Amino acid sequence: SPLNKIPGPWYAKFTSLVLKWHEFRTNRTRYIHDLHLQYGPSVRIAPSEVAFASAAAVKEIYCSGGSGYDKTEFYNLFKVYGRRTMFTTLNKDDHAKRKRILADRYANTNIVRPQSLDGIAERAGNFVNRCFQTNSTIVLGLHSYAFDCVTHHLFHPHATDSLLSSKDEEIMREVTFDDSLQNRLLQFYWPTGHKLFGKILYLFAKPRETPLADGFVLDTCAQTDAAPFTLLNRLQGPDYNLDNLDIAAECLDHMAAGIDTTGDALCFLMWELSQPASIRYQKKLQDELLANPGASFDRLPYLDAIVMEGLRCFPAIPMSLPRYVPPGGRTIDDFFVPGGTTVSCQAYSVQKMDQTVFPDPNTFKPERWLDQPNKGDAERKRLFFAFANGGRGCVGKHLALAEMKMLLQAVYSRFTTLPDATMRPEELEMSDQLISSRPAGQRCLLQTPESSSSSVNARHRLSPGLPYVSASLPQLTLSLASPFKSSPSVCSARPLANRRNVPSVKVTFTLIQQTALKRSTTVNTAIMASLVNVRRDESDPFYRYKMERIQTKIEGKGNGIKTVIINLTSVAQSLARPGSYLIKYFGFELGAQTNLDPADDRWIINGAHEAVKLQELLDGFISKFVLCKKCKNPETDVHIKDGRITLDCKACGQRCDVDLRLKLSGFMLKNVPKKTKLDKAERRAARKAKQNGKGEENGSGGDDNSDMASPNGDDNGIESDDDALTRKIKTEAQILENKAVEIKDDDWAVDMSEEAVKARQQQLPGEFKQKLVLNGEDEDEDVEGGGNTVYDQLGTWIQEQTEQKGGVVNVDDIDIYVKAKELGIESKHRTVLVLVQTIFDENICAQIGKRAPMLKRMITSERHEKAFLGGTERLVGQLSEEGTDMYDKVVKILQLYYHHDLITEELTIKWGSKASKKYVDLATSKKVRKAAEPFIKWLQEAEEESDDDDE
Ligand code: HEM
Repeated sequence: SPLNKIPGPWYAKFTSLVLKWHEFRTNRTRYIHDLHLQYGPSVRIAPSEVAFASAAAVKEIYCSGGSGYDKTEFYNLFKVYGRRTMFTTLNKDDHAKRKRILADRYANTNIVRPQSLDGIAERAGNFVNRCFQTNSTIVLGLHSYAFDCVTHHLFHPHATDSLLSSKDEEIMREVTFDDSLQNRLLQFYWPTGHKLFGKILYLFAKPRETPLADGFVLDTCAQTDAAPFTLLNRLQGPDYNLDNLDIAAECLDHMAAGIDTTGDALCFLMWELSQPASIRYQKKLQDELLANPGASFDRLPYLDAIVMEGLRCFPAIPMSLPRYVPPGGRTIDDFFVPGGTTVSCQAYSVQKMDQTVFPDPNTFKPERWLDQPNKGDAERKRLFFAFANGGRGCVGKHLALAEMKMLLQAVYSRFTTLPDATMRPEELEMSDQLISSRPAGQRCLLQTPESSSSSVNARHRLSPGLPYVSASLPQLTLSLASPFKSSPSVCSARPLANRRNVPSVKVTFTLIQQTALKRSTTVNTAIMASLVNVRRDESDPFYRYKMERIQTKIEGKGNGIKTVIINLTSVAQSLARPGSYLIKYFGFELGAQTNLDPADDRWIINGAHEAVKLQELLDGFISKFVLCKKCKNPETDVHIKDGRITLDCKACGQRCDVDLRLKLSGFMLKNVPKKTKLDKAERRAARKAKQNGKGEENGSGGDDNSDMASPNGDDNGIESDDDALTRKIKTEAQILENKAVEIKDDDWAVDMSEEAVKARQQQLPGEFKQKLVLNGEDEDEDVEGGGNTVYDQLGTWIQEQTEQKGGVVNVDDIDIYVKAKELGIESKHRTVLVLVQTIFDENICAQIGKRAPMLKRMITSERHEKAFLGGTERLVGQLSEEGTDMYDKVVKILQLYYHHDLITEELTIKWGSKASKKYVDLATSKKVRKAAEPFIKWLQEAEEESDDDDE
């Protein structure tokens, strides 16, 4: 046989039993990969079967003549309701006919339609919300997310909501948690035996049964009002003559194709990004997302690199895609292969074999997709086989990529994920199924490890448990040391039939809240995927006014059924309107009762109302009560005075009246909102800066590194106000009288008698008390068993890390937080005192922004805030003593603290009014306050003016 020339193990010439044995052991992919490593990119794996792993072979087998060679009867196993779908058509012509009907529904232009993307974004929001809504163990999956997204694309408005509804989740579970591999393999290899002994086989090899999914799809396909962008709408077109069963079969096939693939791929990525070796990539991703709030998911190069690398290392369909060599035979990779031979490539090997294109192939390195963009780019893409290639490649590719990117955007814009230490690599081995692979353990249980303090929750307006996520994700195959390499022996030791005996794996992903981006009137948080333009008729992805898409949760039953708007506060803030206006508006429009001022941030409308419907109603609210009537800009202030409601446009200056006949107008007249101090302070600063109208050069104190400048220089609405603020403060600083600060020893001070100081010092460990000057903390009743030692340990550890990593900027927030948590002091105010002295240096102004999310999470009370300011005094004093004059920077530092919500007006004013010996000597304390005076004065004036405004 000409196949004898192809390298491979000797037994492959005579028998396919070894290959089959590996298939039954869920280890086919790894087995073939090992053969490739041993014999090269062309390997004979059975008497009539050859595996290839080169770009040339991919091109020949899958792309020649458009869609490559015909599929083998292996695909009969995937027939649905006895019908052939696009996926299961074997020859080119049948395939082309079906593909012509439905391909345009998967074209990128259709995927990026607002209605299509809205559905995905809503599900990404549901995923995030579901994770953060509970403080008890919950079971949910990225599979649910993928399921809801794909059914949205197939059936909207009849999509599932398995992230919100347990009934829908059951359907997803039925499709995902399928154990029919052995049964189906027997059906393929021994069809007669399968027919004769089918019932007996069922006893130990379950068939695939999906009654719930069948029922759901059949029922849904009977609907005739599917949205124009959906597959169902297309298949029901009169020109195509498809009967109901054909339509349902095609839909069910696509539904199944869209769940495990996207779900597992995402799960892998989140897991990998959470590993110590990859946390830096997670950080980079977060940096990109935070620097580009609201950016469209397909304009983020690092996100793209992450997704590509994830799919390269763990292709959700890593296995062989078998095809028949056409009659007459073909030459593949220089070997003549006779007609009728089964040939295939598997993504797992294609994407790893050529080390000139993918050096260090088993390591997750997103950078390889960015490095030298032109060099090797074409080769990398030629060898990217996760979605296969040619005319029969994955039709759902654009949908899958949109889903993956939008979910990662939604999660990593706000959170950091870390794995639980109990996770064992062998629990994540790859388990091959018929064509896709899944994690051997098949499920991960994620749970809320602990609830956060109420003050943190209050700050973030989310339910208890916010900083931690509770989620169930399917597991993935990787090991900590070498994430993508897993040992075949471990894998083969775990037969799929024993799956029920595999202990369920418990994984905890700790999600740490990231920066909530602050913008004067528009974007408050950066949940990119769940953001929507304030004007939804505005399709420009760069439209700067965004808000979170409305998220709802239906609770209760019967008469008690109600809709909770999970994120109403955030939406209202983005519109700069009180939440009570929005909820009341919904109430009026729906004729339903609402609650107006929920202490727990649970905004409720009686009855069940879909988020989509509320989003539409919100458009009405925005048009009537937010948008400027002249220029349609949403940046308007509401003025309610003398029985009139006016919208004052900040963009064009127009003042227009709101129609008083509207029901909500009556409500507004009776409920005039109080302005917040921060709003007023910012407005006032902007106004005064405008009056000054100079754009002073000395504005920022020459601090080019200021984090206030957006990295890409965009005018994103944050800088303008802050620059105005800085300019204003600095201008005032110049004209301030040089009067002395009033110094009093006050309630900030502690007993500084020699005796007391000595007593305190006894508690401190030797070395660190000098370094960090941790004395003066004697009133700290919450010191733990180790006394100051733990704080000392934290400080020393940060300093060591700083040395090891060549600078404090390289010490990661997450590592610091984890260390503090490990020492049990992440919530202590002393920790903040230690941090401020160790994570900042003379470049503090450039460092604050980066550290703000972590600090914000840790500064949870007045006490913390005092420690934070005290630590800053020490830092300023100490650095100045060492020769870097830091007093000049005090205003800027405070302003940045204020901007990032790390300090409050009241406490800062109080702090500034009285020097104290608590943290530094009196002279230093006076000097710091003197330097802070312009900022304090500005805060005071802002407050006074606000009070005037209120009157
Ligand atoms: C990360 C996610 C995904 C991956 C890695 C993936 C991968 C693949 C691969 C490798 C194939 C070729 C299979 C073969 O030739 O035997 C394929 C085909 C297919 N995929 Fe996907 N897929 C993904 C998501 C989706 C989604 C979301 C859908 C949506 C509906 C989908 C629908 C299909 C269909 C219908 C086919 C058959 C195409 C044809 O025969 O022309 N896939 N997919």
